Amino acid sequence: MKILVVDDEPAARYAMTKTLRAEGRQVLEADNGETALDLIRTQAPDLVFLDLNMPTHDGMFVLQSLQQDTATMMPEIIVVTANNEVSLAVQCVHLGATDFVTKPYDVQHIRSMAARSQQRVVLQQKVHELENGSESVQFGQLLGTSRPMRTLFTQIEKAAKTSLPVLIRGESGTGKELVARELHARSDRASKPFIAVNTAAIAASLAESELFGHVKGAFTGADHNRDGVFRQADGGTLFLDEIGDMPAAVQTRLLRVLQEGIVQPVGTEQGVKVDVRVISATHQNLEAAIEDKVFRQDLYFRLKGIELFIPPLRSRQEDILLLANRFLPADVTISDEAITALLQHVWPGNVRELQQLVHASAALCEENRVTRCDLGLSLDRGAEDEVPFERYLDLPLTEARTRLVEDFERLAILRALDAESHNVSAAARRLGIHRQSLQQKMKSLEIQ
Ligand SMILES: Nc1ncnc2c1ncn2[C@@H]1O[C@H](COP(=O)(O)OP(=O)(O)OP(=O)(O)O)[C@@H](O)[C@H]1O
Repeated sequence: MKILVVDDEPAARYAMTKTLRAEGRQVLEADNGETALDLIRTQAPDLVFLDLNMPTHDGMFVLQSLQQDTATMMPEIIVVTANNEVSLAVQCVHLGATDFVTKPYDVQHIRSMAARSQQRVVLQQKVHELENGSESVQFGQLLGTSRPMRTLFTQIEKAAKTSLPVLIRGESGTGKELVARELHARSDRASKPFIAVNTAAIAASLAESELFGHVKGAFTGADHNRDGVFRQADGGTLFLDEIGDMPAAVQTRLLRVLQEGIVQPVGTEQGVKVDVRVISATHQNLEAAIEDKVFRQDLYFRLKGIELFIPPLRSRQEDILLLANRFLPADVTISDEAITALLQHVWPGNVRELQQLVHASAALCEENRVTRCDLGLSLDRGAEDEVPFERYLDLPLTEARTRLVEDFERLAILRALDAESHNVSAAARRLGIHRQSLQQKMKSLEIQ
């Protein structure tokens, strides 16, 4: 990774350079804005620490020149500024700077900023190599390069060769239906039908008919024979989606056919043998649903022959970039700041949310370039910080600090709870604190 340090004061440059070189990175130096621009154009550094206050050609000049220069790729720029110039730094963020840091800075903070930037650069390079190289990131319709997705691809390959039922688990939008289709496509049933059913949407009163079909005249309105999903899928695969939300009456009827392998259409005594491989999926915690007696344990055991888990998108950073790259139309680019925002977002709606957001922002962006504003995602630190900081500036310092920390903790806790579907233990693990401490904090911060 290449970093450029821009500062007119030799001592400040030396201190910053030393901090960054200790991590084994290549560091270039410039003592004015003109030289900095030259080095950005010729050396293409990945990250720039840019002092705002320089006697000739200051940091603002560099940012404005880069904004106008469409031929030069904007690197990540972290603006270094005096403590009393925060509002100026916020202006720089509007001009394309990624972040800012105030002097005197904390060495550890600078190192972690560089480390985060390095992580992004490495991820981008990796995605680029994978997209252009021989290493496969595509498994049928599924894209993925993270370790858990590669493991999942191997599991799908193996599971497809068996006729065992498969239960796919994962949050909403993680690609459960795609996995089910891939299992079918790679099985020896591939030439036979794949029928997908949303079991949560089956009305209890129509369950028998939906699942097993009916004969003409079986009930009022049955004016022709109907196959039902089991017979439609005969010889192939039946995908039962949202099984955690299946009405109890439907569960009972489903269990019977899974046990017997025979369906009985409504209105006839005659059973029909069916050969169906069942794949089911849920985003629900089925074990808890069984304990709460809303899901039948015997049905659960029937359905979970092989269990496959799809990890949430937030835990696979390489996939965020890979998928975003793939969803972006070929003639549209994306800014570094937008990439940072994509990596920081927790993606409660997983791949579906990413796909929709990238499609929508690519359609609405200007000059075929998606920026953070187009995405509508905020950075942990960014333009929005201007407002929260303003809130504390007129308070006595001690009180301001307490309020700032409280507000930050509230935000971090809400975000963790959100990411973990309001499971307090999981949120505590995510935050790296004990469950009891989290509960105490939630109480004192009045988080419900
Ligand atoms: N790994 C992936 N590669 C490419 N596209 C994906 C991937 N995962 C999900 N998608 C896309 O994201 C969207 C949601 O996927 P899918 O419907 O399979 O999710 P799901 O887990 O079944 O969601 P739900 O639980 O809400 O039914 C689809 O458009 C799908 O094509």
